[in-house]
Amino acid sequence: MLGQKIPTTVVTGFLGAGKTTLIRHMLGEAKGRRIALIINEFGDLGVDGGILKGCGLEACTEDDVIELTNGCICCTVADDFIPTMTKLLAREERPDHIVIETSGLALPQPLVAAFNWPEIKAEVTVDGVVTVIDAAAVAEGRFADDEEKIAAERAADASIDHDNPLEELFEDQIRAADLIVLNKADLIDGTTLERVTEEVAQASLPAVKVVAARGGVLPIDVLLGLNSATEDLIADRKSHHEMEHEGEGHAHDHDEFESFVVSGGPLADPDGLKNALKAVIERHDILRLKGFAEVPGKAMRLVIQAVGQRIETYFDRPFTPGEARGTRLVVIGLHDGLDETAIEKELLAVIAGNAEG
Ligand SMILES: Nc1nc2c(ncn2[C@@H]2O[C@H](COP(=O)(O)OP(=O)(O)OP(=O)(O)O)[C@@H](O)[C@H]2O)c(=O)[nH]1
Repeated sequence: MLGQKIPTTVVTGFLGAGKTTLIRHMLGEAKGRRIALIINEFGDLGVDGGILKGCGLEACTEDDVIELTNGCICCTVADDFIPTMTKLLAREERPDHIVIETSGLALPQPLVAAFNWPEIKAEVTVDGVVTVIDAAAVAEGRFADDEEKIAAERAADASIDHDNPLEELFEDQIRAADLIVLNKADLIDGTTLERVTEEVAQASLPAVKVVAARGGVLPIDVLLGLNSATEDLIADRKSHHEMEHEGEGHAHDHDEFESFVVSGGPLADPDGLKNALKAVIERHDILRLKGFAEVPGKAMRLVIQAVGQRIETYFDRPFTPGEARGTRLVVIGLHDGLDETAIEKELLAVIAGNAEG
């Protein structure tokens, strides 16, 4: 309808929490709504976009999925995100709703703030920030350290913040949320889920709803139509980094994280893949690993997903004629923690089927 702003939902959440899975399910329930999707990914290989385009849903066509593979939206707002939005808004058939999946390492705050840019604000509003959380990871204490202890450490030493980029990001993503999804509830029991819900609710803003999900499955009306106009509220949801550097004009950098792509031939030993990958992930403390592989004798492309030690593989769609085959994996980890040369060598051995284990 003319004059009405297009609602936009920002889906954020830590690496591997289940953002793409949730969006995929949501698109399957689109009920005739035209949803345009903007995906921002850390790493050079568009894995999330590739998975969504390969999922066979009518709502996931090439035209409706726009990938920003420039790494971090907040660093490229002016030359990447704003032009993408402008182009989308200029389309003859405008979308009913826009969904943006941020990279698992992105701070949602600068992205939401970009909706206050005049040419965007006139036509679009942030319907809500949905933060997806890996409830099983939180239950294991991976992002739920003792807050009092951390507060005391921070008070004693301002530089300590940068030793904890993961936990800070996690907190920033919670603080930015209008709705929090505790995903992977299937991996924990009811009592643990209650405990995690409580912990997360304490870290979030008071009115924020926390809902549990399994496999990212939630009714579309729970996710869309929050009417939050978050762009008007985001100034009060500052990230750690913004608070630390307020007034300094300090641009944030992404030195804390690193990603690279390993490309090899067909996957020689699909049956031994999971165990071989687990060993490499553990040895090198890899945070996230994902990509596609060619399996000899199979016409379908194999999707490989690893979040910590949890690994999943499935065939998603046939290779198209002329499409590059072989195996390509994005590796994401902490800067200074990744030995790129060794990891590449070990992953190439896994692909070739002669990993040492
Ligand atoms: N057991 C379980 N696995 C899940 C659930 N949701 C997602 N996964 C799996 O977790 C892995 C990561 O899911 P994605 O949807 O790709 O996560 P993401 O947040 O988009 O990942 P990044 O974009 O890399 O940050 C995949 O192997 C999913 O199949 C869930 O509710 N339960």
